[in-house]
Amino acid sequence: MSSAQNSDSVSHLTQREAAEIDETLMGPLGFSVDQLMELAGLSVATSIAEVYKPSEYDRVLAICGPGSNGGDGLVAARHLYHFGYKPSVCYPKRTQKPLYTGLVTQLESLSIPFLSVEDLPLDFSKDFDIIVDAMFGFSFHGTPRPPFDDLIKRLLCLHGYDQTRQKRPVIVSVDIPSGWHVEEGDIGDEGIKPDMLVSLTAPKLCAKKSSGPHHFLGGRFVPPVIADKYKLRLPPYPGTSMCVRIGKAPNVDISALRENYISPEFLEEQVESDPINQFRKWVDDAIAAGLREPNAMALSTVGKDGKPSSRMVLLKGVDRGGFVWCTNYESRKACELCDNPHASLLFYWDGLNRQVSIFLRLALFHLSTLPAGSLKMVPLFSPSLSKLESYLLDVKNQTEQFF
Ligand SMILES: NC(=O)C1=CN([C@@H]2O[C@H](COP(=O)(O)OP(=O)(O)OC[C@H]3O[C@@H](n4cnc5c(N)ncnc54)[C@H](O)[C@@H]3O)[C@@H](O)[C@H]2O)[C@H](O)CC1
Ligand SMILES: [K+]
Repeated sequence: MSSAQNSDSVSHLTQREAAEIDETLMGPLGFSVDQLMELAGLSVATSIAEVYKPSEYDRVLAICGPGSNGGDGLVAARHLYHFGYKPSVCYPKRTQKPLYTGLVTQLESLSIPFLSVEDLPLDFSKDFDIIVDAMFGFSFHGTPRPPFDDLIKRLLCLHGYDQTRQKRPVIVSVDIPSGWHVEEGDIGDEGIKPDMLVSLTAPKLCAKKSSGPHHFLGGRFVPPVIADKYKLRLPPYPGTSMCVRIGKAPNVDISALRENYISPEFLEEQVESDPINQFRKWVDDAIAAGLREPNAMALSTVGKDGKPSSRMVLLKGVDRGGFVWCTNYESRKACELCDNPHASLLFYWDGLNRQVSIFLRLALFHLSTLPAGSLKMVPLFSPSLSKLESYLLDVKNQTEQFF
């Protein structure tokens, strides 16, 4: 996901403009509310997934209001479920229109729990990792009426945890932080302070006052005719993404970065006796899991000066005789291997929580048996290594002959 321009260079809409754009999209431009809501809710879910991984933040509570903002929350909850989160929904003022009853049925069919306000804990901090605030969007006026006034107060209580440094759920506001004035923002500085704001179509004026670490734009459906009419300056969406970050990503404390690795048990008796077979099995798993470049490996070599260097290369083949990869014979790695045939390979399969490290030495077979530009390396654990030793002869002489 690329970062977009800073929030000052992006257009902000008044309440009236936001409503007008909505009417134009759903009038002369032929969109249906269902369509726009689906795309809006998907944008919210993908923005959340960009920042808060389900491995750490899977317990989601979507608090949904009576209007379309609430509908966006219902759609987002469904997508989050399919992304691997465990959403619950609080939807106290249900709208009896087919679009909304349909969204509720879809969530019920996924066994997503619907919690009444009374069912909800007074303190959200222990039960949830993410609160999706989908109570009010750009049609909000005045001050929140029950039961949303109380729900907003419970969100406000969460800010108290910032002082105590205890973990609290993050708040993700859909389009407008609920309770804020759509244009003036957090009047009196007494409202909720979302950690993430997902603006839809274009940010509303209140977004200028949002100082949370994450601001995303979603609703990738604005046609040029609208963008031109309202002179909208919006960041381009990267690739096929449904969301784009506005402004800079926050500075991250590197020492605090830590994934919780949860993997199935791997017992000694499950390990193949032949390490090459074990390796092949794990490569197959990485391919089956759809990981990007499962054959990518870090190759570390050490030159004449004793200084190590590493780079990523692609494995081109593996068998009992060794590991094959390609190089320009004049490259730094090839020259270093010529001086010192020892090297190590590291495969890291993120997503499977697996890595394999292999120590090898360069073996040169008749190059005609390998594709042009290839080198073959023998793992040091290989039983054939001693036999190969005699075959390798003086590696240095050979390499000089071939490079
Ligand atoms: N084109 C787009 O950008 C799209 C945006 N979407 C989302 O739709 C909302 C706007 O939806 P709308 O139905 O017009 O209004 P709200 O959801 O903001 O809420 C209206 C709802 O709330 C009640 N209400 C208003 N003020 C109060 C109050 N003080 N206390 C209690 N209740 C209040 C009012 O009676 C209504 O029932 C936009 O922000 C986006 O999130 C679409 O999903 C896609 C297209
Ligand atoms: K909201």
